[in-house]
Amino acid sequence: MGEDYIWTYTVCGIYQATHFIGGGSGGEVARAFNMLTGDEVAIKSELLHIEHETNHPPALAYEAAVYKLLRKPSLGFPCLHWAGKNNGNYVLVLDRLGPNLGALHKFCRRKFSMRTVCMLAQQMLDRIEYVHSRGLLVVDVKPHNFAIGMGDNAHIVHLFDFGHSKLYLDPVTGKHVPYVADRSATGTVPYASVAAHRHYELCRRDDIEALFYVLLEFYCGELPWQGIYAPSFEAKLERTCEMKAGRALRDFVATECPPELKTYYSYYSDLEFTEKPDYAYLRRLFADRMKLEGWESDARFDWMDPSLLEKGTLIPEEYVVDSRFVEDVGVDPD
Ligand SMILES: Nc1ncnc2c1ncn2[C@@H]1O[C@H](COP(=O)(O)OP(=O)(O)OP(=O)(O)O)[C@@H](O)[C@H]1O
Repeated sequence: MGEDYIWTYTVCGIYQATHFIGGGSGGEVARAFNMLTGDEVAIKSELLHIEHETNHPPALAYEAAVYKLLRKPSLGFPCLHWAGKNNGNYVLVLDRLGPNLGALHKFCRRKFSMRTVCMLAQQMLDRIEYVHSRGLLVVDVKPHNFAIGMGDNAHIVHLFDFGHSKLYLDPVTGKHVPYVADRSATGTVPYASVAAHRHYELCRRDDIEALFYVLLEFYCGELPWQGIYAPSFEAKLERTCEMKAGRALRDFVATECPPELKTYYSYYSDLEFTEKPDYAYLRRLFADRMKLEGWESDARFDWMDPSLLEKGTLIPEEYVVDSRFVEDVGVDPD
């Protein structure tokens, strides 16, 4: 469904929803603004009748608790303005973000340049490191859960959607959760770690592994297990897990990947269950490549300048203005 679908309602008499943005398993998201300040926000809402039918607390109340735990006062995470019940829905009011990286990747014909991959990887690692520093795992690391900011923040990659996040440190003892082998499956199939496929307890390594699949997709356009045939969904899951854990991925990395992704791959493969990843080391891989190539870290991503892309973007041709035909009409200051 497009963004122009009009959807109006108010929250707390302050936030006015105007358009439907999108929806997933966690709720529906609307574009909105604060009627007192004019600030743009997004409203994520979940119908509460589900709560009464199943006796589960609303999933968005859990996500609100995660946002509070993140307590992020600075860049890279949307600020939670309000959370609570409103007209039969549980509602989160968040900073409004721009397009997500899944949409931007598609917009760039499903291939980012290595320069864009390097810039994104450093920011994405930074966000994941922050979540881990709060004792939490992201769990659902995927392109659609990272979005650029609006306006002046268009160069900042934000991490959002913490509906699947979970604690890996015991809040009382501060100890790492123990290894357990029969957890329910979590994450989004193409990016889920091998441990998530096998229903093992997750750890920081699994977020780092999921980010590797995201970067691989950004660079290569498609993951080796996307589009494979299997007679059933279960068989496809099984085959995907086998490919990630075995030779299929190893060979793919060896033949298709730049050295930075090769090193990233061998690094996370050796991480232990309770080991803290060396985020700075991983960021340095991409920063060093940029330095080597003489690429400036100016946050000019592929989607901002189609000329940086071999095949251009998917912007319809009628919107692309050829500068030769633009007259300098001059603007009268009066
Ligand atoms: N703060 C925001 N500002 C702008 N767009 C947003 C915001 N939060 C979510 N969206 C958009 O709304 C859609 C659904 O968001 P979100 O991923 O939070 O929902 P979900 O139900 O948890 O999804 P999923 O099933 O993928 O977990 C996505 O397209 C996302 O880009």
